[in-house]
Amino acid sequence: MATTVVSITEKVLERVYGNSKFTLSVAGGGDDEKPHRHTHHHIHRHSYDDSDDDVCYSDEDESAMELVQIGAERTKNVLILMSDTGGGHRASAEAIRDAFKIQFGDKYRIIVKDVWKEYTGWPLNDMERSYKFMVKHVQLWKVAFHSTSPKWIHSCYLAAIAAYYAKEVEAGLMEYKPEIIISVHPLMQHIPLWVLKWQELQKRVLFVTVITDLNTCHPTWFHPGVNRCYCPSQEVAKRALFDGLDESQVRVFGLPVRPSFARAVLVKNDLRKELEMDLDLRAVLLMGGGEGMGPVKETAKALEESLYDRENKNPIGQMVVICGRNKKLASALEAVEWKIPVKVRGFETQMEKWMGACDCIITKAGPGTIAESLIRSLPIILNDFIPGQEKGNVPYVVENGAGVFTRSPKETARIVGEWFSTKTDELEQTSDNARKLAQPEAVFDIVKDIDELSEQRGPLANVAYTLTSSFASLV
Ligand SMILES: CCCCC/C=C\C/C=C\CCCCCCCC(=O)OC[C@H](CO[C@@H]1O[C@H](CO)[C@H](O)[C@H](O)[C@H]1O)OC(=O)CCCCCCC/C=C\C/C=C\CCCCC
Ligand SMILES: O=c1ccn([C@@H]2O[C@H](COP(=O)(O)OP(=O)(O)O)[C@@H](O)[C@H]2O)c(=O)[nH]1
Repeated sequence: MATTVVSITEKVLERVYGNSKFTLSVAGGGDDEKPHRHTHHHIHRHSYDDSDDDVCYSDEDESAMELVQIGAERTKNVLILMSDTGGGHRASAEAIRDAFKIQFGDKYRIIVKDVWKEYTGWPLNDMERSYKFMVKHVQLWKVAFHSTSPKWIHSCYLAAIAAYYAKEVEAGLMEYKPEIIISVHPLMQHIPLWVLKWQELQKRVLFVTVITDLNTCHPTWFHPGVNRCYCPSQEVAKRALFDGLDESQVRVFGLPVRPSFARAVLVKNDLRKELEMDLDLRAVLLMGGGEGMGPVKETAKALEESLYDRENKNPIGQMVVICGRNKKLASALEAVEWKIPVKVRGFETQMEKWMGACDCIITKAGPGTIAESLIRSLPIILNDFIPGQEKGNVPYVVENGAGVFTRSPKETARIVGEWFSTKTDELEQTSDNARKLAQPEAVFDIVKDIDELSEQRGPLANVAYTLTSSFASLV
């Protein structure tokens, strides 16, 4: 006689909903849990022919039964889809995760994952490397970005990929049994939404997009099938409406930045002590996104000259260079004997501290770094941008008086030299403008809105995975 483990919860649902044939195994694990790469997944078929089966109830099942009986709310799974193409998507994903925890405690279990990388094959599992290669050969990226902008082109590409990797994506999504899926990546709308549709889960799983580009974003961000599309600016919202989203789907709160930027009270002098920086000299932070891109080395050399008073043989400023994951850049800069105080760092996890300890920033036009700098009131010198998605960030900063744009390392160094000596008023004014543009509460507004949406759906959403058949079993 076959033995089947069937939970009381399933039995209750079976009674309520009739002939539910398929159930999922009980959720487990946390954020750090490493899933197996699946060729099959956790959807098990159960026979409900009780006369033939011995039915076992586990302790877990019994407590689940109690929960069902008293109508208690259980933890909801939230899956955040991201990829390390640049550093911004992970930073936004972590911002949302941290805000959920601060705002709602254990009500939600947040899982941040690059599902493509873990479950699919080429090209989806290799986007980081492909992206790095393409932005290095910037004309190639420009062509790829613009040639894939028309809807019919990217829809065809993505439909083909979705069909090819349907089973794998399904397995990736099902592993975490999300009640809510949040995409913070431009290439993570179409494929999961198609899979949810095939799974007949689209009405039950909440799917929202949080756009992490401030202005000229790629149209793959916009998918009319989402429950919400969070736009960081009015400009992006206009594009969303133009691309077919309804006003009811669009919300504008700002770009999500980690709560450690928004909520922490940071005192510059304390930070400088902690980071072993000079306490008296003004400081410039030089960086190039998560990958340490742009003319960082040339700019550092030029700054060394402009921040050194040759006459008095004294530095008039100090410099922090954060190289991100660019190890080659970090070792090249570490080998230099500098005339001014310089700190060279690799990938830093406490960016809010380094930003809080400095007086201005030089960076490529990455949206994450810009939004964070605005919160820390840092005047910004943009020295580069990636064509396409970062182009519009330049006027966003410059036209709002929060910074300047120049590609010339010498010109950059000259501006910083003046800000630290003869033009301190300009530095102050630019800092004030930056503060006015900052939206530190955006991430909290986003998670509160997602929570409201989820509450509006009611308890039915919680049973999504117990009622569904497997796409894999259909193909
Ligand atoms: C006539 C020539 C045809 C060329 C086209 C041929 C094939 C397609 C090749 C490449 C696809 C290009 C995708 C373009 C859409 C990308 C949308 C977008 O904005 O992507 C940005 C992200 C990176 O995020 C950004 O990071 C920045 C930091 O550096 C910054 O933070 C910014 O704010 C972020 O938005 O880019 C990607 O993730 C790119 C992934 C590259 C994937 C390459 C895969 C190439 C292989 C085969 C193509 C197959 C599938 C691609 C489907 C594309 C459909 C649009
Ligand atoms: O050493 C580093 C370098 C960068 N960042 C973060 O990486 C993100 C970079 O995002 P952005 O959109 O500016 O550029 P991208 O790296 O995506 O090109 C920002 O949140 C940075 O604070 C970080 O945490 N540590």
